Amino acid sequence: MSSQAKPPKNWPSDVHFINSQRFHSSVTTTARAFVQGPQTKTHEADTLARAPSLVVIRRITEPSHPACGQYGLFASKKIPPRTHLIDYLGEVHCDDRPHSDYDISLHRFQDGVNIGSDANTMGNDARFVNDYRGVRHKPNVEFRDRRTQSGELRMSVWSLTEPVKKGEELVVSYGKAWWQARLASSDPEEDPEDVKVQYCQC
Ligand SMILES: C[S@@+](CC[C@H](N)C(=O)[O-])C[C@H]1O[C@@H](n2cnc3c(N)ncnc32)[C@H](O)[C@@H]1O
Repeated sequence: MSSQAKPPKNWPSDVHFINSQRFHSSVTTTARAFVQGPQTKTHEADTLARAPSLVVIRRITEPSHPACGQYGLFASKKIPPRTHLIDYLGEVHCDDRPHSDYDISLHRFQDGVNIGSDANTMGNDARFVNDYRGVRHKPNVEFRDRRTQSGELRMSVWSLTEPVKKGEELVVSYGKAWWQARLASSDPEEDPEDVKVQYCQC
C-alpha cells in the first residue's frame, strides 16, 4: 500500500516517493529493532494518522537565493510555534554515505554504529528542506527525532518558538560540520560560511 503513495506537487520524476521508512540491507538486526521499536500498534496507524500537509515543495527562482534552480520546502499555511510539520523519510541504513546530500543521522550507538536516513534516491517532501545560510538570518524549523504511534524512530521537522508565516521558506541548520564535510570533498580551501554564493544553478 505505502509504495503506491501519490507524490506531492513538484515531486521530481527521478526520485522515488515513499510514505514510510525503507530499510537497507546494511541495517543490523539490533539497529532495525531499535528503529522499529516495540511495534505495539499497526504500521498503518503511522500513515493514516498523518495531519493535512503544512508544507509544499516549490522550485526556487530568486537569483539571490543560494539554491536558485533547486527546490525548497515552504509553509502552505500559517504554522504555530513548536509544531510537528513532517517526518524525514528515507532509506534507513548503517553503511557510510559520504556522497549523499540527503543523508541525516537518525541515531548513533555508543559502539560507534550510526543509523542514517538517506533520502537521495527515495524520500518524501522533507528532503527539500534547505539550510538557512544565505536565505534567512536564522533557521525557522529544526530536526528532532520522535517515535510514531507504532513506536518507530523517525527524524522529523518541527517549527521553533516563533510562528511561521504562510509562504515562508522552511530552513534548518545543517550544521557547520555538514558544510565542512561537503566542502572538504570539493574544495578544501573554501570557508563553509562562503557556501551561500556557490550553488546558483539558474
Ligand atoms: C537536502 S538537499 C535540499 C534540497 C535541494 N535544494 C533540492 O532541490 O533537492 C541539500 C542540498 O541543497 C542545497 N542547499 C541547501 N541549502 C543551501 C544553502 N543555504 N546554500 C546553498 N545550497 C543549499 C545544496 O546543494 C545541498 O547539497
